[in-house]
Amino acid sequence: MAAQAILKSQYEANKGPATIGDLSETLKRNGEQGIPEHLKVCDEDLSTLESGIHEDSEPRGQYQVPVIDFSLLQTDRLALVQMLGDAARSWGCCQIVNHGISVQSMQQLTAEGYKYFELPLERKQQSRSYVGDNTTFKLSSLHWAESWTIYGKGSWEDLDAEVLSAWPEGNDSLRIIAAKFFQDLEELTKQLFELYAEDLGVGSDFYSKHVDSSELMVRWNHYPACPNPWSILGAKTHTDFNLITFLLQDQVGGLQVERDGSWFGIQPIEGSLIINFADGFHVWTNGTYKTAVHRVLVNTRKPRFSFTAFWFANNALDYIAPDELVDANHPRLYKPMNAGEHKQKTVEKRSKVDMSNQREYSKVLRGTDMLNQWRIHS
Ligand SMILES: O=C(O)CCC(=O)C(=O)O
Ligand SMILES: [Fe+2]
Repeated sequence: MAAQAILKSQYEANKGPATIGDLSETLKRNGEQGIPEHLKVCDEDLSTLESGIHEDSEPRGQYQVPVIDFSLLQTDRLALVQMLGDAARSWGCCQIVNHGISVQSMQQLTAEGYKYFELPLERKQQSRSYVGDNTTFKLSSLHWAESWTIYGKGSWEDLDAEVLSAWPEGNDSLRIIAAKFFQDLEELTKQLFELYAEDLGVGSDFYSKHVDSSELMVRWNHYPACPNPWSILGAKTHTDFNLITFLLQDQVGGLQVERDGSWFGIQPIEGSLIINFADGFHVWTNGTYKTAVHRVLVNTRKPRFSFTAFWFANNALDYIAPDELVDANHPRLYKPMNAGEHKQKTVEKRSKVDMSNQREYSKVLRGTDMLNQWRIHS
Protein backbone atom coordinates (compact mmCIF):
# COMPACT_ATOMS: atom_id res chain seq x y z
CA MET A 1 0.00 0.00 0.00
CA ALA A 2 1.29 3.51 -0.72
CA ALA A 3 2.40 5.51 2.29
CA GLN A 4 -0.52 7.89 2.02
CA ALA A 5 -3.02 5.08 1.91
CA ILE A 6 -1.44 3.46 4.96
CA LEU A 7 -1.60 6.69 6.89
CA LYS A 8 -5.14 7.31 5.81
CA SER A 9 -6.29 3.87 6.87
CA GLN A 10 -4.51 4.27 10.20
CA TYR A 11 -6.35 7.51 10.76
CA GLU A 12 -9.64 6.01 9.79
CA ALA A 13 -9.13 3.08 12.12
CA ASN A 14 -8.28 5.72 14.69
CA LYS A 15 -5.20 3.94 15.86
CA GLY A 16 -2.35 6.09 14.85
CA PRO A 17 0.19 7.03 13.97
CA ALA A 18 0.56 7.57 17.67
CA THR A 19 2.52 10.77 17.44
CA ILE A 20 3.56 13.53 15.15
CA GLY A 21 7.06 12.08 15.57
CA ASP A 22 5.95 8.82 13.92
CA LEU A 23 4.34 10.75 11.13
CA SER A 24 7.48 12.81 10.72
CA GLU A 25 9.54 9.65 10.25
CA THR A 26 7.09 8.35 7.67
CA LEU A 27 7.19 11.63 5.78
CA LYS A 28 10.98 11.73 5.82
CA ARG A 29 10.99 8.37 4.10
CA ASN A 30 8.18 9.08 1.68
CA GLY A 31 8.50 12.78 0.95
CA GLU A 32 5.58 14.86 -0.25
CA GLN A 33 3.76 11.74 -1.39
CA GLY A 34 3.13 10.57 2.14
CA ILE A 35 1.24 13.63 3.32
CA PRO A 36 -2.36 12.85 4.17
CA GLU A 37 -4.81 15.06 2.31
CA HIS A 38 -6.23 16.75 5.39
CA LEU A 39 -2.80 17.86 6.57
CA LYS A 40 -1.93 19.61 3.33
CA VAL A 41 -1.82 23.38 3.23
CA CYS A 42 -4.86 24.61 1.33
CA ASP A 43 -4.35 26.44 -1.95
CA GLU A 44 -5.23 29.76 -0.40
CA ASP A 45 -2.39 29.42 2.11
CA LEU A 46 0.02 27.91 -0.36
CA SER A 47 0.35 31.15 -2.28
CA THR A 48 1.30 33.08 0.84
CA LEU A 49 4.00 30.85 2.31
CA GLU A 50 6.98 32.99 1.49
CA SER A 51 10.29 31.38 0.73
CA GLY A 52 12.64 30.69 3.59
CA ILE A 53 10.20 31.79 6.23
CA HIS A 54 10.09 28.40 7.92
CA GLU A 55 13.80 28.08 8.30
CA ASP A 56 14.47 31.06 10.50
CA SER A 57 12.60 33.81 12.23
CA GLU A 58 11.77 36.87 10.19
CA PRO A 59 14.31 39.66 10.30
CA ARG A 60 13.41 42.09 13.03
CA GLY A 61 12.67 45.06 10.81
CA GLN A 62 9.77 43.35 9.10
CA TYR A 63 7.63 42.77 12.14
CA GLN A 64 4.65 45.06 12.09
CA VAL A 65 2.26 43.70 14.66
CA PRO A 66 2.29 46.31 17.45
CA VAL A 67 4.45 45.71 20.51
CA ILE A 68 2.96 47.75 23.34
CA ASP A 69 4.74 48.81 26.51
CA PHE A 70 2.23 48.18 29.26
CA SER A 71 4.23 50.21 31.77
CA LEU A 72 2.70 53.27 30.07
CA LEU A 73 -0.14 52.57 32.46
CA GLN A 74 1.86 54.46 35.06
CA THR A 75 3.05 57.31 32.86
CA ASP A 76 0.63 57.82 29.98
CA ARG A 77 -2.59 55.88 30.38
CA LEU A 78 -4.27 57.64 27.48
CA ALA A 79 -1.51 56.69 25.06
CA LEU A 80 -1.69 53.09 26.25
CA VAL A 81 -5.46 52.97 25.77
CA GLN A 82 -5.10 54.35 22.28
CA MET A 83 -2.38 51.87 21.28
CA LEU A 84 -4.34 48.92 22.62
CA GLY A 85 -7.48 50.05 20.84
CA ASP A 86 -5.73 50.77 17.53
CA ALA A 87 -4.09 47.33 17.53
CA ALA A 88 -7.37 45.60 18.33
CA ARG A 89 -9.17 47.44 15.53
CA SER A 90 -6.61 46.90 12.82
CA TRP A 91 -4.94 43.62 13.77
CA GLY A 92 -7.13 41.92 16.36
CA CYS A 93 -3.83 41.22 17.96
CA CYS A 94 -0.83 42.78 19.70
CA GLN A 95 2.06 41.97 21.97
CA ILE A 96 2.50 43.51 25.39
CA VAL A 97 5.73 43.86 27.31
CA ASN A 98 6.28 45.09 30.89
CA HIS A 99 2.84 43.76 31.72
CA GLY A 100 3.64 43.20 35.38
CA ILE A 101 3.63 39.40 35.36
CA SER A 102 7.11 38.22 36.31
CA VAL A 103 9.05 37.18 33.21
CA GLN A 104 10.96 34.67 35.29
CA SER A 105 7.78 32.97 36.47
CA MET A 106 6.52 32.81 32.88
CA GLN A 107 9.78 31.23 31.79
CA GLN A 108 9.47 28.69 34.57
CA LEU A 109 5.87 27.97 33.69
CA THR A 110 6.64 27.29 30.06
CA ALA A 111 9.86 25.38 30.71
CA GLU A 112 8.24 23.13 33.33
CA GLY A 113 5.28 22.46 31.05
CA TYR A 114 7.45 21.74 28.02
CA LYS A 115 9.23 19.01 30.03
CA TYR A 116 5.97 17.14 29.74
CA PHE A 117 6.71 16.41 26.09
CA GLU A 118 9.90 14.58 27.05
CA LEU A 119 7.98 12.06 29.15
CA PRO A 120 7.55 8.54 27.79
CA LEU A 121 4.57 8.30 25.46
CA GLU A 122 2.72 5.81 27.71
CA ARG A 123 2.91 8.30 30.57
CA LYS A 124 1.66 11.18 28.44
CA GLN A 125 -1.18 9.06 27.16
CA GLN A 126 -2.44 8.65 30.72
CA SER A 127 -3.42 12.31 30.73
CA ARG A 128 -6.98 13.02 29.83
CA SER A 129 -5.97 15.94 27.71
CA TYR A 130 -2.83 14.78 25.93
CA VAL A 131 -3.02 14.97 22.18
CA GLY A 132 0.00 13.32 20.60
CA ASP A 133 -1.10 13.74 17.08
CA ASN A 134 -3.17 16.81 16.56
CA THR A 135 -3.93 15.78 13.01
CA THR A 136 -6.49 13.32 14.31
CA PHE A 137 -8.00 15.70 16.79
CA LYS A 138 -10.42 17.44 14.54
CA LEU A 139 -11.58 19.99 17.04
CA SER A 140 -8.13 21.41 17.44
CA SER A 141 -6.84 24.37 15.53
CA LEU A 142 -3.40 22.77 15.71
CA HIS A 143 -2.19 20.32 13.14
CA TRP A 144 1.50 19.57 13.32
CA ALA A 145 1.73 19.50 17.10
CA GLU A 146 1.29 17.59 20.30
CA SER A 147 -0.30 19.37 23.21
CA TRP A 148 -1.24 19.17 26.86
CA THR A 149 -4.22 21.01 28.31
CA ILE A 150 -5.27 22.06 31.80
CA TYR A 151 -8.36 23.88 32.98
CA GLY A 152 -7.20 26.64 35.27
CA LYS A 153 -8.59 29.30 37.57
CA GLY A 154 -10.14 28.83 40.93
CA SER A 155 -10.05 25.08 41.07
CA TRP A 156 -6.93 23.10 41.84
CA GLU A 157 -8.61 19.86 40.90
CA ASP A 158 -7.81 19.69 37.25
CA LEU A 159 -4.35 21.12 37.73
CA ASP A 160 -3.59 18.57 40.44
CA ALA A 161 -5.02 15.65 38.49
CA GLU A 162 -3.18 16.55 35.30
CA VAL A 163 0.13 17.21 37.02
CA LEU A 164 -0.12 13.93 38.92
CA SER A 165 -0.99 11.92 35.84
CA ALA A 166 2.20 13.17 34.21
CA TRP A 167 4.39 13.10 37.32
CA PRO A 168 2.93 10.55 39.77
CA GLU A 169 5.71 11.48 42.19
CA GLY A 170 4.33 15.06 42.15
CA ASN A 171 5.65 18.26 40.63
CA ASP A 172 5.07 21.05 43.09
CA SER A 173 7.05 23.63 41.20
CA LEU A 174 4.81 23.34 38.13
CA ARG A 175 1.67 23.18 40.25
CA ILE A 176 2.53 26.27 42.25
CA ILE A 177 3.86 28.31 39.38
CA ALA A 178 0.82 27.49 37.21
CA ALA A 179 -1.67 28.42 39.94
CA LYS A 180 0.12 31.72 40.50
CA PHE A 181 0.15 32.45 36.78
CA PHE A 182 -3.60 31.79 36.50
CA GLN A 183 -4.18 34.31 39.26
CA ASP A 184 -1.86 36.93 37.79
CA LEU A 185 -3.38 36.51 34.35
CA GLU A 186 -6.85 36.97 35.76
CA GLU A 187 -5.84 40.27 37.32
CA LEU A 188 -4.17 41.43 34.13
CA THR A 189 -7.19 40.41 32.05
CA LYS A 190 -9.49 42.50 34.23
CA GLN A 191 -7.15 45.45 33.93
CA LEU A 192 -6.96 45.07 30.15
CA PHE A 193 -10.73 44.76 29.83
CA GLU A 194 -11.08 48.07 31.66
CA LEU A 195 -8.61 49.70 29.29
CA TYR A 196 -10.45 48.31 26.29
CA ALA A 197 -13.75 49.60 27.72
CA GLU A 198 -12.12 53.00 28.01
CA ASP A 199 -11.00 52.88 24.41
CA LEU A 200 -14.48 51.90 23.27
CA GLY A 201 -16.19 54.51 25.43
CA VAL A 202 -18.36 52.05 27.32
CA GLY A 203 -18.85 51.59 31.09
CA SER A 204 -15.48 50.76 32.65
CA ASP A 205 -16.61 47.39 34.07
CA PHE A 206 -18.74 46.39 31.08
CA TYR A 207 -16.30 43.64 30.12
CA SER A 208 -14.19 43.21 33.25
CA LYS A 209 -17.10 42.25 35.48
CA HIS A 210 -17.44 39.01 33.49
CA VAL A 211 -13.90 37.78 34.09
CA ASP A 212 -14.80 36.20 37.44
CA SER A 213 -17.37 33.94 35.82
CA SER A 214 -15.18 33.11 32.80
CA GLU A 215 -13.12 29.95 32.42
CA LEU A 216 -9.48 29.58 31.63
CA MET A 217 -8.07 26.74 29.55
CA VAL A 218 -4.31 26.59 29.11
CA ARG A 219 -2.32 24.48 26.72
CA TRP A 220 1.36 23.74 26.20
CA ASN A 221 2.16 22.96 22.57
CA HIS A 222 5.09 21.28 20.90
CA TYR A 223 5.53 21.56 17.15
CA PRO A 224 8.30 19.16 16.12
CA ALA A 225 10.61 20.15 13.27
CA CYS A 226 8.80 19.26 10.08
CA PRO A 227 10.34 17.69 6.98
CA ASN A 228 7.65 19.19 4.71
CA PRO A 229 7.37 22.89 5.58
CA TRP A 230 6.03 23.75 2.15
CA SER A 231 3.02 21.54 2.50
CA ILE A 232 2.16 21.53 6.17
CA LEU A 233 1.26 24.24 8.67
CA GLY A 234 1.75 23.90 12.43
CA ALA A 235 -1.70 25.39 12.86
CA LYS A 236 -3.86 26.02 9.83
CA THR A 237 -5.42 29.43 9.31
CA HIS A 238 -8.10 29.89 11.95
CA THR A 239 -9.79 32.18 14.44
CA ASP A 240 -10.23 31.24 18.08
CA PHE A 241 -13.86 30.74 19.02
CA ASN A 242 -13.52 31.75 22.65
CA LEU A 243 -13.40 35.28 24.12
CA ILE A 244 -9.74 36.25 24.08
CA THR A 245 -6.45 34.32 23.99
CA PHE A 246 -3.04 35.02 25.52
CA LEU A 247 0.00 33.36 23.99
CA LEU A 248 3.65 32.84 24.73
CA GLN A 249 5.90 31.60 21.94
CA ASP A 250 9.54 30.61 22.07
CA GLN A 251 12.32 32.21 20.05
CA VAL A 252 11.76 29.98 16.99
CA GLY A 253 8.75 32.05 15.98
CA GLY A 254 6.26 31.10 13.31
CA LEU A 255 3.00 32.62 14.56
CA GLN A 256 1.48 34.84 11.89
CA VAL A 257 -1.59 37.03 11.70
CA GLU A 258 -3.51 38.05 8.60
CA ARG A 259 -4.29 41.64 7.76
CA ASP A 260 -6.00 42.72 4.54
CA GLY A 261 -5.04 39.47 2.85
CA SER A 262 -1.34 39.62 3.78
CA TRP A 263 0.47 37.68 6.49
CA PHE A 264 2.65 39.21 9.18
CA GLY A 265 4.93 37.37 11.58
CA ILE A 266 4.74 38.00 15.28
CA GLN A 267 8.17 38.78 16.59
CA PRO A 268 9.36 36.37 19.28
CA ILE A 269 10.06 38.49 22.37
CA GLU A 270 11.09 36.80 25.58
CA GLY A 271 8.65 37.56 28.37
CA SER A 272 6.02 39.20 26.19
CA LEU A 273 2.37 38.25 26.09
CA ILE A 274 0.62 38.03 22.75
CA ILE A 275 -3.06 38.96 22.85
CA ASN A 276 -5.36 37.49 20.22
CA PHE A 277 -8.92 38.68 20.09
CA ALA A 278 -11.29 35.83 19.43
CA ASP A 279 -14.83 35.52 18.06
CA GLY A 280 -16.48 36.42 21.37
CA PHE A 281 -14.84 39.79 21.84
CA HIS A 282 -15.38 40.63 18.19
CA VAL A 283 -19.13 40.20 18.54
CA TRP A 284 -19.15 41.90 21.95
CA THR A 285 -17.69 45.05 20.38
CA ASN A 286 -20.12 45.04 17.45
CA GLY A 287 -17.24 44.08 15.17
CA THR A 288 -15.08 47.04 16.27
CA TYR A 289 -12.27 44.73 17.32
CA LYS A 290 -11.17 42.10 14.82
CA THR A 291 -11.09 38.42 15.59
CA ALA A 292 -7.48 37.55 14.78
CA VAL A 293 -7.07 35.28 11.76
CA HIS A 294 -3.84 33.46 12.49
CA ARG A 295 -1.71 30.43 11.66
CA VAL A 296 1.58 28.84 12.65
CA LEU A 297 4.41 27.95 10.29
CA VAL A 298 6.55 24.92 10.93
CA ASN A 299 10.31 24.94 10.94
CA THR A 300 12.47 22.45 9.10
CA ARG A 301 15.21 22.31 11.68
CA LYS A 302 13.93 23.48 15.03
CA PRO A 303 11.05 22.30 17.14
CA ARG A 304 8.81 25.11 18.34
CA PHE A 305 7.07 25.45 21.70
CA SER A 306 4.20 27.68 22.68
CA PHE A 307 1.81 28.17 25.57
CA THR A 308 -1.75 29.34 25.07
CA ALA A 309 -4.24 30.61 27.63
CA PHE A 310 -7.82 30.74 26.35
CA TRP A 311 -10.49 32.69 28.20
CA PHE A 312 -13.95 31.26 27.63
CA ALA A 313 -16.89 33.36 28.72
CA ASN A 314 -19.39 31.61 30.94
CA ASN A 315 -21.65 29.39 28.81
CA ALA A 316 -24.69 31.36 29.93
CA LEU A 317 -23.36 34.68 28.68
CA ASP A 318 -24.95 36.30 25.65
CA TYR A 319 -22.50 38.49 23.83
CA ILE A 320 -24.49 41.66 23.22
CA ALA A 321 -22.53 44.71 22.10
CA PRO A 322 -23.28 47.78 24.24
CA ASP A 323 -25.56 50.45 22.78
CA GLU A 324 -22.68 52.94 22.73
CA LEU A 325 -21.17 50.94 19.87
CA VAL A 326 -24.28 51.05 17.75
CA ASP A 327 -25.46 54.04 15.72
CA ALA A 328 -26.70 54.90 12.25
CA ASN A 329 -23.23 54.39 10.78
CA HIS A 330 -22.58 51.28 12.83
CA PRO A 331 -25.74 49.19 12.83
CA ARG A 332 -25.90 46.22 15.16
CA LEU A 333 -24.13 43.39 13.35
CA TYR A 334 -24.96 40.37 15.47
CA LYS A 335 -27.90 38.87 17.27
CA PRO A 336 -27.16 38.10 20.92
CA MET A 337 -24.55 35.36 20.57
CA ASN A 338 -24.70 32.83 23.35
CA ALA A 339 -21.16 31.89 24.39
CA GLY A 340 -21.96 28.26 25.21
CA GLU A 341 -23.92 27.75 22.01
CA HIS A 342 -21.23 29.33 19.83
CA LYS A 343 -18.63 27.07 21.44
CA GLN A 344 -20.75 23.96 21.09
CA LYS A 345 -21.71 24.66 17.49
CA THR A 346 -18.13 25.39 16.50
CA VAL A 347 -16.82 22.26 18.19
CA GLU A 348 -19.53 20.20 16.53
CA LYS A 349 -18.87 21.69 13.13
CA ARG A 350 -15.12 21.19 13.43
CA SER A 351 -15.52 17.61 14.52
CA LYS A 352 -17.88 16.73 11.68
CA VAL A 353 -16.25 18.53 8.79
CA ASP A 354 -14.72 16.47 6.03
CA MET A 355 -11.09 17.35 6.59
CA SER A 356 -10.07 16.28 3.13
CA ASN A 357 -12.38 18.88 1.61
CA GLN A 358 -9.97 21.83 1.66
CA ARG A 359 -12.52 24.54 1.04
CA GLU A 360 -14.96 23.39 3.67
CA TYR A 361 -12.30 22.69 6.23
CA SER A 362 -10.63 26.05 5.86
CA LYS A 363 -13.99 27.87 6.04
CA VAL A 364 -14.86 26.11 9.28
CA LEU A 365 -11.49 26.90 10.83
CA ARG A 366 -11.70 30.55 9.84
CA GLY A 367 -14.93 30.80 11.77
CA THR A 368 -16.60 32.76 8.97
CA ASP A 369 -19.61 30.48 8.65
CA MET A 370 -20.03 30.16 12.37
CA LEU A 371 -20.09 33.91 12.94
CA ASN A 372 -22.39 34.40 9.99
CA GLN A 373 -24.98 32.29 11.73
CA TRP A 374 -25.32 35.06 14.30
CA ARG A 375 -25.13 37.90 11.84
CA ILE A 376 -28.08 40.21 11.32
CA HIS A 377 -28.66 40.40 7.60
CA SER A 378 -30.19 43.69 6.64
O1 LIG B 1 1.19 28.03 18.90
C1 LIG B 1 0.79 29.17 18.66
O2 LIG B 1 1.53 30.14 18.64
C2 LIG B 1 -0.66 29.41 18.30
C3 LIG B 1 -1.62 28.34 18.70
C4 LIG B 1 -3.02 28.69 18.37
O3 LIG B 1 -3.29 29.53 17.55
C5 LIG B 1 -4.12 28.02 19.07
O4 LIG B 1 -3.85 27.15 19.90
O5 LIG B 1 -5.29 28.37 18.82
FE1 LIG C 1 -5.42 30.04 17.70
